[in-house]
Amino acid sequence: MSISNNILHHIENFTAQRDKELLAFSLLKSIRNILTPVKASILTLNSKDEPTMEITLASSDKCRFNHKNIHLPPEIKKSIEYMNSWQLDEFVDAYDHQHVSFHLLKQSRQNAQYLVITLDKKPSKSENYIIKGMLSIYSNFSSLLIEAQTDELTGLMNRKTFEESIVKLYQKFDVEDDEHTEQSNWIAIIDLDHFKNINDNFGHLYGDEVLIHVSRVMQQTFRHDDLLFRFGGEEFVILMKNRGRKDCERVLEALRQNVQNIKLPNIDAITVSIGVCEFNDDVFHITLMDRADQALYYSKQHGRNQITFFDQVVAEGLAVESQVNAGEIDLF
Ligand SMILES: Nc1nc2c(ncn2[C@@H]2O[C@H](COP(=O)(O)OP(=O)(O)OP(=O)(O)O)[C@@H](O)[C@H]2O)c(=O)[nH]1
Repeated sequence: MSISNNILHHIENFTAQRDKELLAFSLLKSIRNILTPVKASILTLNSKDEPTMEITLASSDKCRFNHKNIHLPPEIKKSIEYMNSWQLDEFVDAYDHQHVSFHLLKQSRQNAQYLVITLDKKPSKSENYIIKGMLSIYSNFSSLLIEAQTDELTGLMNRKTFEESIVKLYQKFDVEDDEHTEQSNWIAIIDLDHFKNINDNFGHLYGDEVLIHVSRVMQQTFRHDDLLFRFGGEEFVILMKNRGRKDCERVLEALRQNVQNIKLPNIDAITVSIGVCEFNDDVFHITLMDRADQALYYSKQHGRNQITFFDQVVAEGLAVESQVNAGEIDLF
């Protein structure tokens, strides 16, 4: 394949992606294919410059997400610190006859993400040009994707993205993830209590402000790999991965309390009701959502400002585990 055809092929791959993780994966694949680096990775650091995630390509061509015990060699750490102190978007350094280039992919108050490419020779001018081109296509396309997946008011993911995320849970997403354990996944529906009163008493704009505060508290309470969605109106959905039941209960209780502690003028307390069910890949997602919804209904009917697990509702004989099985209806 000629170089230009090869590049066109990679651009085509980028623009076919509808998922941020797959887009990052596609970038790494393109870099590996074009530059044959010693190593290429996407590194995320938190606001204290501690590594929180490293995405690499495994030899099997699978995308590997590493969240724990990420080894950051001191020279890499130093180069990133140097980039930060001079607010550079790019930086190239050489250690042990290897050329390492750092490219800032995105930066926010919470974290920064870098593409780190290690080559055993200095990249040529044309290779540098290709990297730059790839990165601008990646960055433009990534902004478009983020915009399409985000709820405008709260900055959480939107309902359309929920459908895609839950499909991934069923398909077990083609990645190697070091955080994958035999722990459960959970679906929680969070609904603000008596939100209509807030709108009626203080106006819709004030209501919007409350939704923004609650979303921030959600972002602060959950882990980076928990997925937070605004489902519409004053209803939110959370997909929690790899947690035991106790841990799931603990974090939802923390959310309930954190929301109650939000201080806003004129309002005594904002509260939320929560319904939860365990994810089960033998059960169709519409059934799972219905289970979480029945648990939420129980919370609402029993005084609000509380968490109910679906199996509690079943144990009280108020619901049965009827289900539509995956495969019986083809909705995706
Ligand atoms: N400010 C604001 N309000 C919204 C938005 N979307 C929906 N709402 C309002 O959310 C309110 C939801 O009211 P209800 O469904 O009656 O629920 P509730 O008052 O929270 O009562 P419970 O859920 O039973 O505790 C309605 O007043 C909607 O107009 C939005 O984007 N912004």
